[in-house]
Amino acid sequence: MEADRRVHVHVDVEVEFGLSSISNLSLDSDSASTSVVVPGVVRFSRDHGGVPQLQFLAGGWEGAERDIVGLDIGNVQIFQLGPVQSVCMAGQLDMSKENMYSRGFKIQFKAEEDSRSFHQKFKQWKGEFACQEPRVSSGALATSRSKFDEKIDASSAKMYFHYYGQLLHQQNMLQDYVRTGTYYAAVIENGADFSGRVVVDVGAGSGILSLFAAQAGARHVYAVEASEMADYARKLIAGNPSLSERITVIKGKVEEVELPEKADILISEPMGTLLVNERMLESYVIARDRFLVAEGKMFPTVGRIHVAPFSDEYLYVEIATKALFWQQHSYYGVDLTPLHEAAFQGYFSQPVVDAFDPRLLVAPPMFHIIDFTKVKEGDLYEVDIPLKFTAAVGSKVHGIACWFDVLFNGSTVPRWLTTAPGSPTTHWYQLRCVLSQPFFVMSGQEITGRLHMIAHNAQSYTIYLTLSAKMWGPGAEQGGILQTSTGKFDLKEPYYRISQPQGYQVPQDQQQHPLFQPQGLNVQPQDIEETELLEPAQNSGIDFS
Ligand SMILES: C[S@@+](CC[C@H](N)C(=O)[O-])C[C@H]1O[C@@H](n2cnc3c(N)ncnc32)[C@H](O)[C@@H]1O
Repeated sequence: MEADRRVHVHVDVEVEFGLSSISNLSLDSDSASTSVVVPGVVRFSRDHGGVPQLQFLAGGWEGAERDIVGLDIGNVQIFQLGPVQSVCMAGQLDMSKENMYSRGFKIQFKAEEDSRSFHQKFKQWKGEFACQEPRVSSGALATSRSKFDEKIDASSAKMYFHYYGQLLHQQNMLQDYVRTGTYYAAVIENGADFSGRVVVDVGAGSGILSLFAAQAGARHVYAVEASEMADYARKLIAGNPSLSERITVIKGKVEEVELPEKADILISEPMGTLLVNERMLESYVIARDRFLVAEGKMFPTVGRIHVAPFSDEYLYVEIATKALFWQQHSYYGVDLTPLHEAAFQGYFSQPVVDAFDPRLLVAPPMFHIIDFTKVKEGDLYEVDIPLKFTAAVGSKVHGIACWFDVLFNGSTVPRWLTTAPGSPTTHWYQLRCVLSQPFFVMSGQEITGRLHMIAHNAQSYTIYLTLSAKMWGPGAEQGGILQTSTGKFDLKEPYYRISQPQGYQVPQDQQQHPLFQPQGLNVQPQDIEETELLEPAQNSGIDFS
């Protein structure tokens, strides 16, 4: 065992625990060797500057000099593998490097009671360390703000994790049977991708996907969850003893925690409204870069945002009418009209979330692909989608409708989870951006524009939409724009227009009608080559004739 720091006998030892075995895990990517030394000791101590340390002493036979490794407690993470077994990991202090897994020890206590007291003591010392000022050691800061903290407003994060810490919200997702059932099928049907593999569940919530992965034969699953739900996940997993031995719940953000080994496959459900809301895709990508082996798999693998213009006079009137309240000239003697314009714009800045009839679409949809295996985290800060449609009917255009799907590119059965209109409704429904200035198009007329989404620090996006109708009929060859309409929307503040629990669904006897085959719906995974997936197809899918 190599010693990080030789510690002499006069150190202030607080408490120590005898170990029946201690293994120094060699975690560099070229070697997977472990050297086992029996017995050993782990102890809480302080270095000469009084800084709390976790020290490992290997050997321990009478009179012999023991190798000692001292790790600064602020750098150490501990994972309990079983009643008497744990892994201690320590990252680098050097901020110029990535936070690598520089040291790892697998330790086995003599008794469960020792293990329990050790973990209690660790919590206490870790707490003490957290209360200390960030300090400089070897010219580097010992604590740092994670990527998550740097870009996300603390109050937004607090509310976000509070929300996910509640069972009722996890239940809402679990009761979306389209969602959970598709995940279950994707995992179980692709058992070959999980069997004997190390899995990381990114944002594990209740732990359901970790349990699915373990059912599919995963060798070990690390379930990373930042909210208080991690404690419930532990409970749920412990209550499923045939699987629990192979699952370790780690409470913390994927941007911050350390794991004892790399993953062969990541599983996650990071999709928000319009795919990108909540900005959790960025955490999924960070987890990929931190934990996934080269060529590792990701479930889901790819996501697509679908966009199409729609016509819905009822919806438009409903929104415009809400602002009528502010047109009263004498509300208890007060003229409200000075605020009418602001209220009108305010209502139109809310994207509408509901399930709509796909017959409201004015043109076949197009889609934008996000390949989770390749996209850079920074690419998700701004999503820019150029729009181009050909109107299939003469109609008034009130805005754009959006939905998404994701592909689990399993090696046995690729599977899609879709949130398309007309498909079985999910808890994501669909999303529509309604323009305060609608415009008319004729059948065959081209509609162009841009959907530009810019991430903000409240875990969502500001959406800028521009739609233009190009010249149509004689003289259109020369090009030119007839009219343009723009809108600005806050994805964080949607208008949930859900009246029926199930929303709109195409009646079963009409599901074969071409109008009910929006692109994406009628695409079977087996029909899609991966190369096709990465080239956005234009206007394929719907037969509007
Ligand atoms: C949409 S829920 C999915 C929960 C669960 N995987 C499921 O499918 O039922 C996303 C979960 O990820 C967690 N989460 C979001 N961002 C995270 C992050 N950066 N690190 C760890 N957990 C995160 C949330 O607290 C939430 O429980």
